Amino acid sequence: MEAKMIRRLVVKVGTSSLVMKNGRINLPSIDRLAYSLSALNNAGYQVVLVSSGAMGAGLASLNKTQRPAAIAEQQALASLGQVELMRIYSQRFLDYQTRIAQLLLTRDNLEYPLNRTNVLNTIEALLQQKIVPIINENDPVSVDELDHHTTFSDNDELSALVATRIGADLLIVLSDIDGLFDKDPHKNADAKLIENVAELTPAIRLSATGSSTRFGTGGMVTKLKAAETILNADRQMVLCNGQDPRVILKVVNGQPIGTHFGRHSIKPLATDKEEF
Ligand SMILES: Nc1ncnc2c1ncn2[C@@H]1O[C@H](COP(=O)(O)OP(=O)(O)O)[C@@H](O)[C@H]1O
Ligand SMILES: N[C@@H](CCC(=O)OP(=O)(O)O)C(=O)O
Repeated sequence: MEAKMIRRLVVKVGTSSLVMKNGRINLPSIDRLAYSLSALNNAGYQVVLVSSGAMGAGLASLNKTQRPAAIAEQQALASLGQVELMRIYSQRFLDYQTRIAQLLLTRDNLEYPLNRTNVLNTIEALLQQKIVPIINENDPVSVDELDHHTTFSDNDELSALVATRIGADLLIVLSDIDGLFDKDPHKNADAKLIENVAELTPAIRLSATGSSTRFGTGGMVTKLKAAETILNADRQMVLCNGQDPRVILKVVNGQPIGTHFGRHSIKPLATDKEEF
């Protein structure tokens, strides 16, 4: 496998990596995420974060654990939680001298050419200034209306779309699971990790099912959709466990962790800095 140098990367972090099982925000995890992305940013990588967690942060700030059933209430919760989430990110990244910016996107924003150009120009301008864009779906406006297709089924899909649109070399998807297995490990004790996927075969597609955890939404199905987008663009994606987000540094250094999707291998950016 030919090694390809990584300079621009997108990291997607799911609710399960940001909120603990008891519903409280996982501050140590967010701190390690801020540390890792700041270290990469300092070393010359261009980093974009796609972060879920608005609803989780909303629930935590209201001291609740159950998502409301009504869409409008979920949207209100996301708009409340997004502020809290960004407050925490802003604080933690500043501890590592890194500035962040927020983009809340709908599918239309990346599909309609004029909107897309504006979004991509904004991201470019931020990256040129070494500011880390933090992206989430714009939940309060993401409803199906008229002929607009404004929703993403999940942030996994959004992260893959962003990664391919900005020409990222690598997408790292942090999950609550070690990677793609030949069947759902939460339901099958003998499930085996698949280390490399160069092509999405029917057997691989069959292995993926929905989420079986309380906080996750898309399960492995949306992660494979993301992988498909990445493979079609001939880029690389790594799906791994986000329990300790410092794993990002190991992935970027080319260590074999989780499931690697792609037809190339990862070559770290040659920097004069020490290895992480
Ligand atoms: N083949 C598979 N390999 C790994 N996980 C799988 C598979 N099929 C289904 N899953 C489920 O997908 C879950 C991960 O997705 P999800 O719950 O949406 O997490 P996240 O919050 O990280 O996005 C796993 O915890 C697992 O239960
Ligand atoms: N936009 C929503 C998250 C949607 C989503 O994809 O969640 P997850 O499966 O945890 O990555 C939020 O911020 O709560």
